[in-house]
Amino acid sequence: MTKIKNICCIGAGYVGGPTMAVIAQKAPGIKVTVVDINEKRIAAWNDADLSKLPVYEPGLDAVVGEARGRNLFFSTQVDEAIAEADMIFISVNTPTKTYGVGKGMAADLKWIELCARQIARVSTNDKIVVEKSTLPVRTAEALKSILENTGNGVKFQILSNPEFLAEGTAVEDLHAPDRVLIGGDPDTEEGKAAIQALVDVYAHWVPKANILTTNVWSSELSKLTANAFLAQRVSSINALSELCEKTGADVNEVAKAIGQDSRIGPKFLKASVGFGGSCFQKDILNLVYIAQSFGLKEVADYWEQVIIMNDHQKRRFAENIVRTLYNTVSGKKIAMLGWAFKKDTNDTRESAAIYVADYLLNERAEVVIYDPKVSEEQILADLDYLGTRSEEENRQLISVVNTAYVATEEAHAVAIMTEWDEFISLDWDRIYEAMLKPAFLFDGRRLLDKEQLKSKGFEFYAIGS
Ligand SMILES: NC(=O)c1ccc[n+]([C@@H]2O[C@H](COP(=O)([O-])OP(=O)(O)OC[C@H]3O[C@@H](n4cnc5c(N)ncnc54)[C@H](O)[C@@H]3O)[C@@H](O)[C@H]2O)c1
Ligand SMILES: O=c1ccn([C@@H]2O[C@H](COP(=O)(O)OP(=O)(O)O[C@H]3O[C@H](CO)[C@@H](O)[C@H](O)[C@H]3O)[C@@H](O)[C@H]2O)c(=O)[nH]1
Repeated sequence: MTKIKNICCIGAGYVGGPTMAVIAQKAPGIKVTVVDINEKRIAAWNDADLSKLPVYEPGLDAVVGEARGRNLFFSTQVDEAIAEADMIFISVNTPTKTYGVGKGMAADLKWIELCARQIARVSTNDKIVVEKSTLPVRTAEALKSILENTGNGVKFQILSNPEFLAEGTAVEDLHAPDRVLIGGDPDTEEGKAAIQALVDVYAHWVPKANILTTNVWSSELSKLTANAFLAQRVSSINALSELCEKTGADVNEVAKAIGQDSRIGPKFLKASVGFGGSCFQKDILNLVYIAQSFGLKEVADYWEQVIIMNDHQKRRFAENIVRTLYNTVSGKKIAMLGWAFKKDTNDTRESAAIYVADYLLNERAEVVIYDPKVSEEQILADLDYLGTRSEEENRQLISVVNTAYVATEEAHAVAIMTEWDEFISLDWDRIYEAMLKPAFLFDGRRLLDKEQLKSKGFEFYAIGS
């Protein structure tokens, strides 16, 4: 029986940090060390001021506060932590490739391979290696090959344990997961023991019935499939939102009506300006790429449509702003409320706001942005990353401010990009008074009450109504 005493997690990002903090909190007998090559990030995880953690998630400060220094450690000493551990989680980034074969579609496994080589080089006793990152199906095979061919006779067991937490509710999701999925090799004694060792870690707080074990390939593919299904629901309701706008139907009413069918269910039917986040697009493109590489054209085309629809949704929201503002936004001040890809996170990866802002900037709008958790530095980095215009131009054309009231002052239009709760309780009369007239308001999140806002005088547009 393998009893885990020492865990190392490579990658202290949005997944590695919160997941390991919760394992440490719930299993005080296990020493958990989270390592990263990014010194700034590790310093922030170690900051005495818990409001400065590098990942903003409701409740995370309390979890870190409880376990850090007791059995939870953040460090840049990667080799040492690997050498000490009996179980190593790999939780590094696996973004879409930006070069070479599979560019724009396949997952870039460069960082995963580097981890495998480092584990092989450093290890002197047998270890269980856990894939926590989201990976293409059959990656465990490549990991095994690297570990077994470059190591020094040490035995490795490889498990797949994809993470299903959603940002903004990470702590809640980790405390009470719908399921924990563990893929391993059930055909050998060592394989079975490794699976059991990881089951035992989660069993500290997750009911046994919620811990599923499968073979490695099913586990790897289930992660991509779950994200594809979730994103497909958003694209499906977004597709219908456009039809609602043409026909007088209301997408919220349609969503409610279909969601009460227990076979469909009510969740993930909220029409929006388009899904964002670091996962949906990347994982579906990866699924499309894998299907293509097996020659499954119809399967690939089917899933690609989810992305095509999402791009369309972001673009048509931006086009509608320009069209409504008399076909020109040149020199007009547009206030964007929200930049994060959803509420309760400071993560902006693939946020719809980035693409809408870029479109408006191409039309020479003067864009003013306010988000309660995203810094100016991050917003500028997101726009610079697109490479549409020079860094200097981005700095000339946008400004980032500290309140929604400053953002909307003398604006021609306001666009709600993220569903932050605080936007609901803003003094919309005050905002109306301070805006240029007609005061246009574009609700990309169905956050505000249409009749109320119209009665205040706004020219109000909301997705899907
Ligand atoms: N963000 C989410 O909500 C989420 C949820 C489920 C799964 N995932 C998956 O989890 C993985 C990690 O995602 P993330 O959002 O935490 O990424 P992230 O970019 O926030 O964090 C990854 C970290 O790994 C570090 N790293 C990379 N190579 C390293 C190396 N060789 N040694 C040490 N550190 C290294 C990076 O410096 C970075 O801090 C991805 O595969 C992602 O698809 C993400
Ligand atoms: O009805 C909905 C639900 C979501 N969204 C948008 O979809 C995106 C993704 O939202 P969500 O799935 O809640 O957040 P993520 O943190 O991206 O989580 C997804 O991606 C993670 C990374 O793989 C998985 O672990 C999670 O299970 C999966 O939900 C966001 O822009 C949301 O605003 C909608 O527009 N309408």
